[in-house]
Amino acid sequence: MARTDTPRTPPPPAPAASPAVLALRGLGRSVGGATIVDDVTLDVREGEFLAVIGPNGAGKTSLFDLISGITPATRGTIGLDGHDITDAPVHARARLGLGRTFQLSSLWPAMTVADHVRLAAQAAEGVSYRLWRRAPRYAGQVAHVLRRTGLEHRAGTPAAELSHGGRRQLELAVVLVGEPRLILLDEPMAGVSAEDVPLLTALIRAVHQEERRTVLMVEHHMDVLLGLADRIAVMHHGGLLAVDTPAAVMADETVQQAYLGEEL
Ligand SMILES: Nc1ncnc2c1ncn2[C@@H]1O[C@H](COP(=O)(O)OP(=O)(O)OP(=O)(O)O)[C@@H](O)[C@H]1O
Repeated sequence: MARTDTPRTPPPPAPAASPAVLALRGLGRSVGGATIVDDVTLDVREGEFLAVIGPNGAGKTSLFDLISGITPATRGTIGLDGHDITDAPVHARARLGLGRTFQLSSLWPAMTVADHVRLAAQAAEGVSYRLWRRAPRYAGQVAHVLRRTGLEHRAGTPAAELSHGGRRQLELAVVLVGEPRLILLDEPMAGVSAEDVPLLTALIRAVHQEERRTVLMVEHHMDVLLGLADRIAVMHHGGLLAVDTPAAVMADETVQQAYLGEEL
């Protein structure tokens, strides 16, 4: 017989939105008297593709430097997957799943494509760069990443002989070998020829949609971003001017004024 005094079971909670992988709270950096990043508060959700745009000097790369630990914050906090990483060194952030590419190429010209990826695989395991291991144990991992990034036919090519697009593919391969959950891409299309842009865009889309990684990307090519981004964050004078869907950002008059005639 059913008990009448049993307390009613509360209804299940509404499904929560995906948790924030990255949580920035009042994040800032001042150098001398200048504020380079100003009071940035932002949540990036699991699986989200967030583009970061803004006029030259708006603070986009400086924000990436703070998130990846290249430079220290002077205010605020950074949370990664629930961990406070505000004061964590670069390698600790990488171990927690954060990977980053740079605006300027960070490759060794004479080193082959495969050796770049092998060295990155070794570094991702915490083995020093100085203990260069040609161990076959990385071969499968390297081949897999080269296949994913369309570089399998360039394994023996020195980085200097790659096109700009090929170098960007390699930079992505170097980051992906560490299997990061959150990837920061700083202007991946910079210097890339128009014919290489679609391939690189497709690669970044696959990293986000097929591999289900969370992506933050600084990029000036709006046409590229419009096909990739779930939301766009607009920076201006170090702060966040707007964070919204691509359509809403494009229609925002404050954003258009911030560009002062520059093409958005
Ligand atoms: N170490 C530093 N000392 C002083 N000023 C700096 C330092 N690093 C960056 N800045 C300044 O901070 C501002 C933001 O620079 P940042 O490179 O982050 O901008 P950005 O939005 O990435 O620009 P761009 O689109 O041109 O790459 C610029 O005015 C820059 O000169």
